[in-house]
This record gives sequence, C-alpha cells and structure tokens, in this order.
Amino acid sequence: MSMIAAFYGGKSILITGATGFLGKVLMEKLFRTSPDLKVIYILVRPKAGQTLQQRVFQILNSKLFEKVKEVCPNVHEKIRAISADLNQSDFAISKEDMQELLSYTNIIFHCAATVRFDDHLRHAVQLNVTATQQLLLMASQMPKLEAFIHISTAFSNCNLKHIDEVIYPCPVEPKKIIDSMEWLDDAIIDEITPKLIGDRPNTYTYTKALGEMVVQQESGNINIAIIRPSIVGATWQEPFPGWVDNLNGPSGLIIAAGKGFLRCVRATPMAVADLIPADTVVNLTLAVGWYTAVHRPKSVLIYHCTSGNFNPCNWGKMALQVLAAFEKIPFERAFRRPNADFTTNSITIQYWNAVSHRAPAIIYDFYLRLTGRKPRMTKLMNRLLRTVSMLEYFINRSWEWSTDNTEMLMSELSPEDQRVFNFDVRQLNWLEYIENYVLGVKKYLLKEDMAGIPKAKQHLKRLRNIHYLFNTALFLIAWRLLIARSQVARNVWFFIVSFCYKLLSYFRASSTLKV
Ligand SMILES: CCCCCCCCCCCCCCCCCCCCCCCC(=O)SCCNC(=O)CCNC(=O)[C@H](O)C(C)(C)COP(=O)(O)OP(=O)(O)OC[C@H]1O[C@@H](n2cnc3c(N)ncnc32)[C@H](O)[C@@H]1OP(=O)(O)O
Ligand SMILES: NC(=O)C1=CN([C@@H]2O[C@H](COP(=O)(O)OP(=O)(O)OC[C@H]3O[C@@H](n4cnc5c(N)ncnc54)[C@H](OP(=O)(O)O)[C@@H]3O)[C@@H](O)[C@H]2O)C=CC1
Repeated sequence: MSMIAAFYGGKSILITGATGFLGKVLMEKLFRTSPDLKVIYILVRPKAGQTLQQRVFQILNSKLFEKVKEVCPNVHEKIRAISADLNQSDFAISKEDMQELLSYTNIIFHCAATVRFDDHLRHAVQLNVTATQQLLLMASQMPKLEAFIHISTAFSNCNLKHIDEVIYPCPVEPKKIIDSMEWLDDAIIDEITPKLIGDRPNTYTYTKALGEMVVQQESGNINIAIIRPSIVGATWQEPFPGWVDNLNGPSGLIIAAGKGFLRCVRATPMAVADLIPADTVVNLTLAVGWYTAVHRPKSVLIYHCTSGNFNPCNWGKMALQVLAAFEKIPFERAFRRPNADFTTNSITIQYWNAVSHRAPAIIYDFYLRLTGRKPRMTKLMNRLLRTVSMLEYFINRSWEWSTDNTEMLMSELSPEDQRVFNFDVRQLNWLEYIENYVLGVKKYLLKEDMAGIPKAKQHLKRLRNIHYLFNTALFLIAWRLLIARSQVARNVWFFIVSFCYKLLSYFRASSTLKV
C-alpha cells in the first residue's frame, strides 16, 4: 500500500492554478491514486466567456481524466470550484467560500503564476509575489493546515551557474517592490524594470525569485516546501505518455519546427536541455506534500526537479531525436520540410533568418496575394522569431542544480511509493520520451488524426521535390546569368559539358564492346 496515496485519503486539498498545465496533471494524479480524498478546492476565474462550471466540466471531460472517471466515478462531486481572481484583494473570494477554505483545508498546492516571460512587472509581481503573500496569510489562518507546497522554477536564480537548494536573496526586498508597484506609474516601472531584474533575462524569473523570498519570510509556523522544476514537458508515463495542452516551453517550438516554419535557431548544441516531464514534477510534488506534513522539517526545504544531473541530454541530441520523430510522425500540411540547424553565430543566424525564414514567408505571401487571399505568413514568422528570441537565453546555457533534498526524499520512500510516485528520471529513455512528446503534440495540441500520416508523408515528399526543383532552377538561372557576364564561367561551363560528353561516349563505347 502506498503511504503517500493513503496520506491524501480523507484530506481537503486546495490547489491554485488547477486549470493550468501542471495543475491539471496534479489534480488527475491525486484523484487517481487517492480516490477517497475528501475534496479538492480549486481557485478558478471565469475566462474566455466560460463560467466556472463550464471550465471544470471541460477539464473533467478531457482525455486526461478518462482513467480518473473509472477509479473515482463521483469525481465531479469531489471538485469544489471556488470563484477567485488572484489579482484581486482577498482573491475576490466570497465570505462563505473563504470561511470554508479556512476551516477545512489540510494541504495547499500553489501552482498559479504568470509564466509569460514578457509580462509587465506590475502584473508579474501581483501574481507571482503579492498573491503568494496573500495565500500565505490565508494559510496562517487555517487551523487544519498540514503543508503548503509552493511551485517555483529552477530558473528563479538563472543568473547563477551552480544553484543550490537554498533561497538566494534579491537586492531589493519583495515588500518594497510590492509597495512600489502600488504607486509607481507604468512608465516609471518600465524604466526601472531592467535595473531591478538585473542579470536575469525576464520579469518571470525575477518575480519567481521574489516569490520564494516571500515564502521564506512569511512562513511563520506553516510547514512549507518549495519545488523548483526546470522546463516542464509532456507527460512521460502517466496517465499516458505524451500529454500536453499548451505551447509553453518546447511544445510551441516542436510545432513550429514540425510544420517547417522554424528551421534554424540560435542554440548551443552541447548545452544541457533540462526538460522534466509534467508527471515527474507532479509525483515529486505529492511526495513532498506528504513528507512536509508528516516529518515537519524545521526550515523551508527546496527540491530541485531537474533532469540534467541524473540523465543529461543536450539540445543538439534532442533536436536530432525530434527530427527523427517527425520522420515517423509528420505533421499535416507542413509549410516546408522540417530541419534543425543550430548556430551560435549572430551573422549566420541573421543570414538563415533571412534565407530560411523571412524569404519563404515573403514568397508565400506573394503567392497568397496572387491567388486573391490575405497574406499572413510574414506576420506569423515575425511573431515566431520574436518568441524564439525570448527562449534563446535558455537554449544557450547550462546550469547545475544540486539535488540533495530530492535524493534524500527518494531514499525516504518505500519501494511501493517509489513506484507509484516515481520521480527518478534516470529511468527515462529520451528517444522514447521525445517520440511520445511529438505524438502528443500532434494529437492533443494540433488535434490531427493519426490516419492522416500517409498523406502527411506524401506532402513532405512533394515538398522535397519542389525544394530540389526550386534549387536546380535557381542554380541554372544564376549560372546562366554568370555565363553571360564572365569568360571564366563560360570556360568552366564548356569544360564541364565536354567532360560529361566524353564520359557518356566512354560508357557507350564500353557497353558496345561488351555486347
Ligand atoms: C531549428 C529548429 C529548432 C527546433 C528543432 C526541433 C525542436 C528541438 C527541441 C526543442 C527546441 C528547443 C526548445 C527550447 C525551449 C526552451 C524553453 C525554455 C523555457 C524555460 C523557462 C523556464 C521554465 C519556466 O519556469 S516557465 C514556463 C515556460 N514559459 C513559457 O514558455 C512562456 C513563454 N511564452 C511567452 O512568454 C509568450 O508566449 C511570448 C512572450 C514568447 C510571446 O508572446 P506574444 O504576446 O507575442 O503572444 P502569445 O499570444 O503568447 O504567442 C504568440 C504566438 O507564438 C506562439 N507561441 C507561444 N509560445 C510559444 C512557444 N513557446 N513556442 C512557439 N510558439 C509559441 C503562439 O501560439 C502565438 O502564435 P499565433 O499563431 O500568433 O497565435
Ligand atoms: N511550464 C513550465 O515549463 C514550468 C512551470 N513552472 C511553474 O509551475 C507552475 C504552473 O505552471 P503551468 O501549469 O505551466 O502554467 P499555466 O500557465 O499552464 O497555468 C497557470 C495557472 O495559473 C492560473 N492563474 C493565472 N492568473 C490567475 C489569476 N489572476 N487568478 C487565478 N488563477 C490564475 C491560470 O488560470 P487560468 O486558466 O484562468 O489562466 C492557470 O491555472 C507555475 O508556478 C510555474 O511558474 C516552473 C517551471 C517550469
């Protein structure tokens, strides 16, 4: 019997960010392994014209929750969606709901965050820092609370090369930042943002670091732990391989590469691709929840959830594996054939961006205009290149994360818990994982049918032929122009033609002799 699964039985659990990528996988695992849990409270905001109930209904009816419905048929009765906006004071939770949360919550998993790299500092602070502070204040008023698990990121200290499982202070106190965001206007915030974030690449990593500081400062008597996952990717094993539902991290780039839009990036092939599957993060999170509540460590423990030091894979190798997967599982209606050139040279990347990205987009838009359609490819390409430029920081560097706490926890688990809540990425086979990832992107993000694979393969063959034809035509035109202008080129041309002619005559003569 799994001790961790038993621990969550009968518990009232509060999850923020339950509608997000990680939150959904967390909720799914909890229901599947501890169907006798009492209730999961989720803080949800109405969004995109959907009510709370519609959002919950959509989640429960997704493929991700198919297994849960078998083990826990009354799952819809065990989810209690609470209307909340983490940007508002008291999260805009009604008095009755707040009273219920304060009275019954046993465990909190705080996943909500803005993960946009370019978010305005005011908004990023509001969600990643102030909301964390408010949630801790709520937590301090919960008499039955046993553990508070905060999800941060392994990149909160990406300005360092070696990162220990400790909280590194930022120069300006989070409280001062929170206060200043209340009265500074947007223009001034824009001006001071680069100075505040310092050598971090974006507001996301900076505010996640501030969030950790707040957790440490406001922990009081609460049993708190922090999880720092690296780049969260599709699921590895559970509830099934390859599940993914948003474009963050590598998923968007896999689409862009598979559809042939993105063929070259500024990336360091030898840099470690620290991907971690979503189900691995969730398994560690649940194990940490159990450990923190049962063992009540004296200080806030931090757990790195990374793959680099257990089972490293670099970007170069990963790109090859992604390309190999595209051969087997091509995406439909690709714009060009998938390719992956990595370069670290600024001039080379500018050249490739012009030749491989912008020029085909302009040509395609020209074709759309000619056929009376609205051009769109250049705009799409510009947005894609902007997105890629935001991710470049992370594909050109390697980090070392120490994992003492994570390893300690692994050794504390019973063999059964190590199996049910497996977070040992040494067992991960990257080739298999990447293939399932690409399959998952095709099925769950692009919603493409597997029956269309032969047609997609044929389309790629056609693109290859067009590519050869285009290159040959381009070569002949260039050569014809050169011959017209240069005597040397003319001589080379006559030499090649007469050489070919002689070769042909030789073969013809030798075949006549044999007969
Ligand atoms: C040569 C080819 C190379 C490929 C070879 C094959 C693949 C090889 C393997 C994988 C390649 C390398 C992958 C590297 C990935 C590295 C990621 C590193 C991230 C680590 C960060 C730390 C982890 C965390 O803690 S946070 C979680 C991660 N957060 C994010 O990923 C958020 C990033 N996104 C943003 O911040 C925004 O989306 C932004 C700023 C990039 C763009 O914002 P914008 O306002 O312009 O609009 P959006 O509406 O958000 O999107 C615009 C447009 O882009 C599409 N899109 C969004 N995200 C991605 C993405 N990650 N990749 C590609 N495309 C993306 C989106 O759908 C929109 O498209 P439209 O068609 O215009 O609607
Ligand atoms: N994905 C990754 O690669 C990594 C993620 N992490 C961390 O993991 C956690 C989860 O990330 P992930 O699931 O990928 O992110 P998502 O963007 O998928 O999910 C974010 C969640 O936060 C919720 N949220 C955002 N703003 C508000 C608000 N104002 N009020 C209520 N809820 C809100 C979203 O709700 P809604 O659906 O309404 O938008 C959503 O449920 C984050 O803390 C992130 O920093 C760490 C490392 C890597």
